[in-house]
Amino acid sequence: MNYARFLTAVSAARKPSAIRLLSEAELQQRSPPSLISLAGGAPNPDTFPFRSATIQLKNGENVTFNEATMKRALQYSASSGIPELLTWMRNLQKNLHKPPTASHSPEDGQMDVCVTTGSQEGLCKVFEMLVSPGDNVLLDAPTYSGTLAALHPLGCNLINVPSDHHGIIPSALKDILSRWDPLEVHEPASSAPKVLYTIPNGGNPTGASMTTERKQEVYKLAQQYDMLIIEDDPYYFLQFEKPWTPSFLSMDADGRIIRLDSFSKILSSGLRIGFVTGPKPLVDRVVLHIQASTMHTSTFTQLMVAQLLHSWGQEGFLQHVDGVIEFYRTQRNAMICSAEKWLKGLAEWHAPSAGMFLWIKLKGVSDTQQLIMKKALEKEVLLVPGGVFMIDSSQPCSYIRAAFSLSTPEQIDEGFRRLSSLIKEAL
Ligand SMILES: Cc1ncc(COP(=O)(O)O)c(CNc2cc3ccccc3n(O)c2=O)c1O
Repeated sequence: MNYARFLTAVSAARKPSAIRLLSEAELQQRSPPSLISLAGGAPNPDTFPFRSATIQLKNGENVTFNEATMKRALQYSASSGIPELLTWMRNLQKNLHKPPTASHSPEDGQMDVCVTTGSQEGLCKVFEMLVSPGDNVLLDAPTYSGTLAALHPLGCNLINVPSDHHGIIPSALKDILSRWDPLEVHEPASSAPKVLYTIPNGGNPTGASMTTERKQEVYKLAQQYDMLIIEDDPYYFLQFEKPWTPSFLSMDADGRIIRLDSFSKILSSGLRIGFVTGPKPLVDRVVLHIQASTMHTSTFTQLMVAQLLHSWGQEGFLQHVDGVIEFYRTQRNAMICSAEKWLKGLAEWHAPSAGMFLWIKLKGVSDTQQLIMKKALEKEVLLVPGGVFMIDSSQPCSYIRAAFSLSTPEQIDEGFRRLSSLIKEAL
């Protein structure tokens, strides 16, 4: 694929940092031990006040940083991520998704991975790489408010693709794309969309999950109109039923999928570990942006997670994921049970098959903003008014988002009892 047409002027202008190349760990590793480096401006770790660390795991084992490892953990590292974590993640992606691009040549979009500080950083850098002012960008709203916050300032035109509780409706996407001639999308003056963004599993805020068939139809349309698909998938590992739905990455014959993964919902949100997986020419561009911004995700955090993952192996990791799935399935069931108990007749919802959110339509309430931001707080129940997830948040929205991640089943039940009473008062 020709990726040049997708890059913004800013991304195309990014150049590798010369100083980073000189001081990159791999350059030093490739060089003979006799090399004396007076190049890198890295600080001397002997001056750091930290000696070692032991992190206790719930399974009784420890992640230990001895003095030598601690010095490495506290030092700069490669912008794309530390080798141990990158290798582990590349192998996981190949085993889980079996991407056709794994066998491509680098220039032909070979699957590559880089570490980001949460998938939020990945999203922000991918959007900056692909979205220019005035571009038409396709996405299915309501969508994650963090995505809208990253996209709106880029001055693009967000086109909503109709969706339902099974995600994007392919026929609606086809109708939208029929405004353009697929044979003309490569014309310099063409305004045809180049990017489609979606959250394929356990959508935030809708809880929607795309079916395999819909993904295949959407991928074919992306091929027809030469678009890239940004697969923002932090809830992939929170799919309650197996087999998990095949990802867009697993069907990416062309190298047009940019996938964002996150450890936030399964290992830790505070450690800020995310991944961009995609064609090497595009991942390389994200890394250039990392070089010029954060330089890299915390080496300490990456090493801590890498040690854990290497001790678990993929099998141990997936066993841990199974435990997380059981927790959120139980939470989902509790919220659905309370919704049926307290909201029947007052609201409508679809039970999600993944993620941590319930998207609730309040009957007879045209806009939930005031109800939630004022009245619900008076009743001491906090939810999110649906307007914040819409492309135009000023439009009235009769939905609210409820998360079943943090509260206990008892708290969820009491929360919905309070919600029920305030809806009745509002009506
Ligand atoms: C679809 C989608 N894509 C990317 C991200 C970012 O995740 P990362 O890997 O941790 O950077 C998210 C995280 N979503 C949320 C985060 C959050 C953090 C504090 C407080 C509230 C939050 N609420 O409400 C959220 O939905 C997401 O849902």
